[in-house]
Amino acid sequence: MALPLRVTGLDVRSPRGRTILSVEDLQLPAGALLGVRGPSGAGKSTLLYAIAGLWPQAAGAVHWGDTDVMGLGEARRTAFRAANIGMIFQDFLLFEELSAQDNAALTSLFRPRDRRRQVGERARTRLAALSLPETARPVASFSGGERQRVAVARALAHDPAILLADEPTASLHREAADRLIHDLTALAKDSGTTLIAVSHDVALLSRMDRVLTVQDGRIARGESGVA
Ligand SMILES: Nc1ncnc2c1ncn2[C@@H]1O[C@H](COP(=O)(O)OP(=O)(O)OP(=O)(O)O)[C@@H](O)[C@H]1O
Repeated sequence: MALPLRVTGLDVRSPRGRTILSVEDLQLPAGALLGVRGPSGAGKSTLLYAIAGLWPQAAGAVHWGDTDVMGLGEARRTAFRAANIGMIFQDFLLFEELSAQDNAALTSLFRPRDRRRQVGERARTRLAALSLPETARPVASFSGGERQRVAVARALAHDPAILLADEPTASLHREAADRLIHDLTALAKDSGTTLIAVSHDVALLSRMDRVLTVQDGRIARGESGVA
């Protein structure tokens, strides 16, 4: 089930207490695709981490549907994330010695025992949909484009309502990037997943329903509010 986002009064600080991101009000309908752009150091990755409830020094409210992830205790926040959020990290964070299938099915470890098989099967389906049927080889032998697709399959294997992607095409050459953009947006649309992607890639941003700019730790004027 897709989830809408509403962020209000978000204040994210560095460990030393410096505010690095402030968001007064940001809303996104369930199933929408949002692109986030902006200069280096502006606070784009921080925004992704904060709305995933992964930033310890943050205040304000981040509602995904009826749940304010900021208001949850650590254990319930972790459980919410495991159930609802898929993340594609800038540097993939794959386990080199594991196969594509084992990497893609990694989130099954955080599922109840009776749901693990389901995540494993979904990982296999996602890999096939991303044209990666060869799942037994360690990902250490994969190309950059193949690795990025394994990261996408992993992020989607537990059918998350929310997909957060940090520069998903940054390390790819043009052809691989275009293919990933196509696959990522098609999979998100097909499953009604709310997708938020930080990117400098104009081709990716042009496929989003809406694009906002983060600058100096703020959403650029005129771009906050209802999507
Ligand atoms: N753990 C941290 N401790 C202190 N400052 C941090 C920390 N993480 C990020 N920052 C600072 O917060 C600001 C925003 O960082 P962030 O990584 O969100 O930028 P970004 O827009 O994603 O940049 P890039 O495009 O280069 O990835 C930067 O000034 C950065 O130095």
